[in-house]
Amino acid sequence: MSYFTHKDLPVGIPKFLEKYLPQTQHNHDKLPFITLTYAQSLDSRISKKRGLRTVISHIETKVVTHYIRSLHDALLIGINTVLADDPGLNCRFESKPQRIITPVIIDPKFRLQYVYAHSKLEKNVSSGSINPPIVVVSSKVLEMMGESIKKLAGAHQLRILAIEPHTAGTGVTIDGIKEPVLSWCQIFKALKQDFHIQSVMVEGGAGVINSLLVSEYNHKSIVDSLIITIGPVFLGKDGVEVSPADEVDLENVSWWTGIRDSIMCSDVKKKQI
Ligand SMILES: NC(=O)C1=CN([C@@H]2O[C@H](COP(=O)(O)OP(=O)(O)OC[C@H]3O[C@@H](n4cnc5c(N)ncnc54)[C@H](O)[C@@H]3O)[C@@H](O)[C@H]2O)C=CC1
Ligand SMILES: Nc1nc(O)c(N)c(N[C@@H]2O[C@H](COP(=O)(O)O)[C@@H](O)[C@H]2O)n1
Repeated sequence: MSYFTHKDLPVGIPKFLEKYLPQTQHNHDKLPFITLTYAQSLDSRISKKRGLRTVISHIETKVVTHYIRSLHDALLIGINTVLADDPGLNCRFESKPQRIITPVIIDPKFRLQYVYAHSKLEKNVSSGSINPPIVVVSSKVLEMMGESIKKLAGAHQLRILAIEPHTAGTGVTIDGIKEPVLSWCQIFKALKQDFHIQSVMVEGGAGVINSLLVSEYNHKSIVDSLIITIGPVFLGKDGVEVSPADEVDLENVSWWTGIRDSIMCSDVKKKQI
């Protein structure tokens, strides 16, 4: 595998990103530092169609994404992103020592079991370029599957984090589909306490981004910093849209513009009541 290096980074990017990255001040002691970062179109789409992997970032900003990965312990995505993109989730930016990322997959119904054996994730765990993923499932699924989930997880080196769902696991809707909804605070607390993860880079997809943007912990946004790459393209009405349920105000906003894309960094302001 070839790695990006500092020579590939646009000049000034480390300085520009510095105050939005984990080594600086931190909102919450009991949670890891949480960076929410993704690439979107001008019409706030992150892919052309549900289930379709779509390149938005220019190579110049893709390098920046891998640089940001190199500064985090874990990379978190929703299960639909695994099913749509078959992502590798490794860090392809050279660092010393080389960053080996822990993928975290939010997967209340453990759908990963149907695709994992043939996935890039599995390949990357086998080659040692990522740590075995942590799969966040509903505790109801764990109860229902009994020993079989432990066997499956053991056979594939998956680590299972079971979280008690809201409303006894029924009736809550994500993107029109009824699924158990898991508390972000519980997920992040467990990642820090049980897995010693100090920083999490959240990449998406829209289900994850939309709910995190409006989530709070101790009366502050749960998101420590927001880094959005904006590509000069419209992806159209069938695209997967980022648009949280409520208004979200940003502060400490900075912009960078490169060959083609722009990057916006900010903090997420606490909701005004
Ligand atoms: N341009 C970019 O930077 C990125 C684009 N994408 C794109 O996004 C699309 C996928 O987005 P979505 O369909 O919105 O799916 P998603 O990846 O956000 O996954 C949604 C699923 O995750 C689980 N989930 C998320 N939050 C949960 C919670 N709090 N409690 C319980 N379960 C939860 C549920 O199973 C839910 O159905 C793909 O097409 C992918 O290509 C994904 C990541 C980044
Ligand atoms: N930064 C960025 N730009 C884009 O244009 C994208 N489509 C994404 N997608 C995210 O990156 C993941 C792919 O990771 P690998 O390169 O396979 O490691 C994908 O799953 C999305 O989370 N990101």
